[in-house]
Amino acid sequence: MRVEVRPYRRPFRQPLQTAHGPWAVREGIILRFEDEQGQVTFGEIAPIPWFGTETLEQARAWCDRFSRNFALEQIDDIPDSLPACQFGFGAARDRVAWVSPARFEMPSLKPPGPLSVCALLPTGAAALEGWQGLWEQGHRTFKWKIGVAALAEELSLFQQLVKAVPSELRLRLDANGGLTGEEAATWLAECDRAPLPIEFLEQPLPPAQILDWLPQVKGQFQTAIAVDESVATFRQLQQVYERVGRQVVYVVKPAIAGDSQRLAHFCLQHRPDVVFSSALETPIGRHQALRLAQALWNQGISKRALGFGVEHWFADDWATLSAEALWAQL
Ligand SMILES: O=C(O)CCC(=O)c1ccccc1C(=O)O
Ligand SMILES: [Mg+2]
Repeated sequence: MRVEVRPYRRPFRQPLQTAHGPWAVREGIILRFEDEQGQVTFGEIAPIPWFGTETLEQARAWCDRFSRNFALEQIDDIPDSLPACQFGFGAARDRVAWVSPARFEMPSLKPPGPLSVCALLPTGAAALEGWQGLWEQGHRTFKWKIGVAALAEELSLFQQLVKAVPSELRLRLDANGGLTGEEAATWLAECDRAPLPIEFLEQPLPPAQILDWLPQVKGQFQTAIAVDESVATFRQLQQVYERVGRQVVYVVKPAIAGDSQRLAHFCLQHRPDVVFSSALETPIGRHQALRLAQALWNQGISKRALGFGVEHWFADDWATLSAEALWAQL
């Protein structure tokens, strides 16, 4: 088949503030595959280098090697150091109808409603106003980024937030690895005291520290701990699962987790407690990631809201375009 490659740039309405600093523009690559019968499939490479994936330049260099002619077997040659490329090129395989007993089928997508999608709140004090519109749209699970400002300031905003919102709201806190062990324990105690359920505290410490810290808080708090940056790629997911198993919730971003077939088989075999989440990809990668999440959901894997409530962060409305129309704009 033939593959064509076009880069994209997609600015956020406002930079996303995380413990890694501000993120203003999402950049990635859209792939257009056309097979011998003229069937067209789109794929997306959406790296997040600060999460431990390849850089955009590394992804581009790999795309150049495939030039225009591409065979499905070449997907298996993409190294684990290029997980976003594995996902992007894997799109070509998802559409092709060859039947194999080892193949996990991903049926077409039924778009999830707001009730099963976690909405990403604005960072900082803007969250105090920002939840209402999203609540009115039907969202009930929300994520708020912490570890951005000083601890005392964020704790105070948190107390105002949990007092202001309805008690049926479910809240996730995502520190993006920006806390110390002591700060994380303070947050967990605060979460336990909150008047509404705090679903989990996500990646309180950086990947290099969190596993050694977990035993210190084991059994001490009700609020669950999730790992995200620690399991950005498939190999990390395997290793962390081997070490801590069901002790934590696993945030999995299919767009950067490498080959989707391998990820599906891992989830079916081990049935970890997972949250499928967006890597802030375009609707092309989002569709593929959601298909995987939905197929696994149908197998009884994960009953948690999908971390895909992010489209309102973007300055354009690509969500309403077909893949062809999106491609034509690049
Ligand atoms: O998980 C979600 O609910 C939203 C997605 C999200 O927070 C995110 C999006 C892109 C990069 C990193 C992250 C993160 O979870 O840290
Ligand atoms: Mg996270």
